Amino acid sequence: MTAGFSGQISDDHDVAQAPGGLLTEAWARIAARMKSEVGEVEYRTWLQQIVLGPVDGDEVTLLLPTRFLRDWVRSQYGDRLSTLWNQEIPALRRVELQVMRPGDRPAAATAEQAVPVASGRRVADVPEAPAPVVERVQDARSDLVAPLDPRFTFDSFVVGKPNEFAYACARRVAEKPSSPGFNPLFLYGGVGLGKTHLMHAIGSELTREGRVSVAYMSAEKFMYRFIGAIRSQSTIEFKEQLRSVDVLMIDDLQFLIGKDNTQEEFFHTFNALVDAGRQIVVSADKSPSDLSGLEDRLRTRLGCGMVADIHATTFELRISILEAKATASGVPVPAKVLEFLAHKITTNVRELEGALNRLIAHANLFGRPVTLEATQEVLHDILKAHDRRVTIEEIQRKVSEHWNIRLTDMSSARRARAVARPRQVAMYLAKQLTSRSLPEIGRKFGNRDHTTVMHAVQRVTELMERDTAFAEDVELLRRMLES
Ligand SMILES: Nc1ncnc2c1ncn2[C@@H]1O[C@H](COP(=O)(O)OP(=O)(O)OP(=O)(O)O)[C@@H](O)[C@H]1O
Repeated sequence: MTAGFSGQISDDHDVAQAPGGLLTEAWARIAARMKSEVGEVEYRTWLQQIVLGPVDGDEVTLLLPTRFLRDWVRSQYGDRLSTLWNQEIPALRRVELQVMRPGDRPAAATAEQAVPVASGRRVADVPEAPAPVVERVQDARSDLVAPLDPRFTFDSFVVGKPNEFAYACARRVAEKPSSPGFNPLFLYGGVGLGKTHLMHAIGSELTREGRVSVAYMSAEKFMYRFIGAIRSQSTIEFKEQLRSVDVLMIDDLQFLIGKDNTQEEFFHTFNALVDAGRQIVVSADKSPSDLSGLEDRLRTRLGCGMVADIHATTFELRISILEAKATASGVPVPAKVLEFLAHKITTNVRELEGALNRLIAHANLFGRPVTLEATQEVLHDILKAHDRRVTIEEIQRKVSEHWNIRLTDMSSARRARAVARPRQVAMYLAKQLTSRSLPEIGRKFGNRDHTTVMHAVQRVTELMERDTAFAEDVELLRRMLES
């Protein structure tokens, strides 16, 4: 155990007097210790969602989002958590586990977010939104029970151009499961763009009245369940359980690539359910046709219903999401901070949310307002990792290669569309991926005026919203340049 508080808090001190930062650090160490003891997967499933709550006298409170989780953590990890807290703060008499209520103000956010900024964490460690705990069937007939994340509802999902189609499809399935043309519903898109959120929203909506049984699980869990059933010679029960549900939702299906036996089992379950008029919802990082490595017959069946893509976020959507989350937190966050974040963190909503959560936790802990300066300080590690070092020359080169035009045409006066459109894309990417101003970008493109660059950015944004293939091209280029 690390030195913790020794020398700073003695037995006869009130724990509540401990400076907030020290408590947070103690919590970060305890969480890190738990992670190393139970392993990454178990930690993410059960412990990552714990939030450090208020400290009162000699009692510290840990908050959990659901009763189920609270009970589970209490029964499985309660003693260990108490011991670790006690090692950190000997004055502590009690560790209380409570269900978070709306309006609960955490003393810090999750342990991940409590880690001091100076610890040099990189973007991969940016606090994620709590990993949704897998599986649930709201039905006594089955024991595939686990909670859906109560925060992932349709109401808390912010809709914008990139996700409106997927959102509409999800709503439709939640209203009328097994409608022709919507079975299966296949949701796909990049990391952290809201696929799991939408699946949980469907599940919560359907189970609200308690009439429909919904089983939700990650593909990974599906595989482990299946292997477990084989080992314990209970595959028949496993199959029966799965086939008794009204709606089966499998998240992150790409996990089944290369797992032939599990794929086969899933294929049969899939057929049995669809043939019986039950609804299937699947998510993956790619469209069915691009999931090479899945059996052809499975890919074909997956593509038979409704396939809905969640596109990369736009600046506007990122702003709306940040606004919604900041409002829900009750901490005032100035518009310019939200804009700054939306400009800087463009990859996925989970990272964006993690950054905002850290800011909010910081503001709550130290009672200081959120300002642009504080943001740069608190998030310096995240922002550094997102600092793009792409040059305009690189962008021009990649874009010219992609559309097979001459590099010199990036600066030439030629206005033929075959040349002008790639040039506009390059200007758009220069605006998105570098910190150059519009006039600076204009200068690099044959001394064009800044209004030309502005027009190019608008035009490309509009085209991306209208033309999926074009949007994918631009996204691909962006990813290539960022990697
Ligand atoms: N449109 C949105 N509105 C509100 N929150 C969102 C939105 N999109 C994503 N989020 C939030 O971002 C986080 C990541 O989303 P989610 O877990 O659903 O992503 P995912 O697409 O399933 O990612 P992965 O590929 O890692 O499975 C969640 O906390 C989710 O609530």
